[in-house]
Parts: sequence; C-alpha cells; structure tokens
Amino acid sequence: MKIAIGFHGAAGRMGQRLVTLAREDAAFRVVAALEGASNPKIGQDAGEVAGIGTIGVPLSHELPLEPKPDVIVDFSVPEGTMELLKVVTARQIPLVVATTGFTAEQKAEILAAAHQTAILFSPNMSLSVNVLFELTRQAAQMLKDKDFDVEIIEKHHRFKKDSPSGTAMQFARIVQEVQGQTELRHGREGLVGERPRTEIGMHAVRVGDNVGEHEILFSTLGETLELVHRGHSRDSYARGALAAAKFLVGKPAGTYSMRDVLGL
Ligand SMILES: NC(=O)C1=CN([C@@H]2O[C@H](COP(=O)(O)OP(=O)(O)OC[C@H]3O[C@@H](n4cnc5c(N)ncnc54)[C@H](OP(=O)(O)O)[C@@H]3O)[C@@H](O)[C@H]2O)C=CC1
Ligand SMILES: O=C(O)C1=N[C@H](C(=O)O)C[C@H](O)C1
Repeated sequence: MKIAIGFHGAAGRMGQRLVTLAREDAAFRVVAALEGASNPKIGQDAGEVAGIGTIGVPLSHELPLEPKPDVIVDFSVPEGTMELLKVVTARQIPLVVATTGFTAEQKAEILAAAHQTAILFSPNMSLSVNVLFELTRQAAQMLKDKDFDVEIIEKHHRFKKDSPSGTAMQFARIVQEVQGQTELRHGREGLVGERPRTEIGMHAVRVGDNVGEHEILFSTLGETLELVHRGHSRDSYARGALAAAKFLVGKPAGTYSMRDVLGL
C-alpha cells in the first residue's frame, strides 16, 4: 500500500520540490496539496505548478475529507502551520513541521498538539545538517571553559522571511545548552565595547538564490575552528522531509525528531 501524502505550502519553493520528488518515489501517492487561502494558484494542478505535468491534485486551502492523508509535510509560514495544527489534531493525521520562524508561544502550541497526533518538528531536514548538530555539540563540550568565542553565520536567499534561520537558532541553542552563554547578539553596530564571553554572535546574510549555508565559529587567541555546512540544492531538505514522512506514518501521538529518523 502506498503512503497517501499531503503537502502544506505546496506551491512554494520547497513545496514544488516535494511534489516532484514524492511523485518519483514509488512509496508515495500525493493526495493533497494545500496552500494559503489567498494564493493565486488555488485550483491549479499541483504537478503543473511544480513543472512536472498534471498529477490530478488541485491546490486547495481546505483539506478534502477524502482521501485522508497518512501524513502531511508542512513547509509554509508560521500562521499557516498554526491553522493546520487544528486540522491534523482533529483528524489524527501525523505531521512533519519543517517551517521556521515560530514564536516561543507557537512552538509551545506545536508541542502541545503532539499530545493528540504524531509531530516531527525540525528546522532542518538535511542529513548532514543533523550530523553537524551533533558535531557542534561535541565541539562545544570539548571547548567548554577554554576561552573560546562562538559566532554563528548563516547565508540564505533574498526571499527568506525569517532571520536568523531556524537552523542557526538551533545551533545557538545547542552551544548554549552545553556552554551556558546567556545572550544571543544579533549583529553589531557602533561603539559596542569589547566582546563579552557570555554572548553568541548571530549573523544573517541574505544574498541572491543561496539555498542555505551555516558556519559555527569557535575562536580563541591564535586560532579558529570553523564547522561549515553548505547546501547545494533544496533537494537535501526535501529528501529528508520525505524520509521523515515515511518514518512518521502510523506512529502514536508524540514529538519526534530527525535524530529518530536518521538513527543518529
Ligand atoms: N526544515 C527545513 O529543512 C527547511 C525549512 N524551510 C522553511 O520552510 C518554509 C517555506 O520555505 P520556502 O518553500 O522557501 O518558502 P515559500 O515562500 O516559497 O513557500 C511557502 C508557501 O507557503 C504558502 N503559504 C502562505 N500562507 C499560507 C497558509 N496560511 N497556509 C498554507 N500555505 C501558506 C506560500 O504562499 P504565498 O506565496 O501565497 O504566500 C508559499 O507557497 C520557511 O519557513 C523556510 O524557512 C525551508 C527549507 C528547508
Ligand atoms: O528558508 C530556507 O531556505 C531555509 N530555511 C531553514 C531555516 O530557516 O533554517 C532551513 C534551510 O537552511 C533553508
């Protein structure tokens, strides 16, 4: 039996790649392609929008009653995800949340919804970024209390709405958990004084069509260690999200992570 999969934000940059790659994967049948109510492409075929020809699934705002998806993958905007949460909890549909830019309150709502259905929530679906989360934790542990400054630089395309990226925030949280920095310093300007060791510097660069780069710098007097990930295309995120969808089908309510999917 094929997995019936739905996409939320289906006409977006990521949504189009997901529709395309899911159609190439014999494990899936695409049954829903959801978009914001005001999207001008509502009613158009999701495959036509993705550039792969007609697949018989129109872009819609409401999730049709039938066929019920076995899982939904969300790459949209925070307000859209919050709306979708009501639908997936009412209908007990597992959800992969890949959207970023949530407030702390919105994150708490997503975690609360996981009491009612299975939710996998990750700011980055790529295998190697998730490996880098682990390497960063190890580096932070080994360099703890050794007089290192930590700065995080992320680069993304000019269309990105949230800053810093959800992934950069996750790198910062990992280092803070291990080393205890109390403050995130978003850029610097003016006579800000010497750098305290209690902050992590955060720098968001927005350039052209960059699909995502993250650098974590551990630097002390005389040397710098740089951990770097560079995306080549959006397909690394899309493939990770489809692996997460396969993993989540049939799982009981609860929160899951890419570590579970990738066996890290
Ligand atoms: N976790 C990960 O690995 C990754 C996460 N992302 C995140 O995914 C999200 C989407 O990225 P990207 O595809 O580049 O962005 P896009 O803007 O290209 O796509 C978002 C889509 O969501 C649609 N949308 C807007 N409002 C709603 C709504 N209320 N309900 C449903 N859909 C809606 C947008 O429509 P419209 O254009 O009409 O506004 C658009 O089609 C971002 O938050 C990004 O940071 C991206 C890549 C990887
Ligand atoms: O908007 C993007 O493009 C990306 N967003 C995610 C984030 O905010 O971390 C993941 C990836 O870097 C691409």
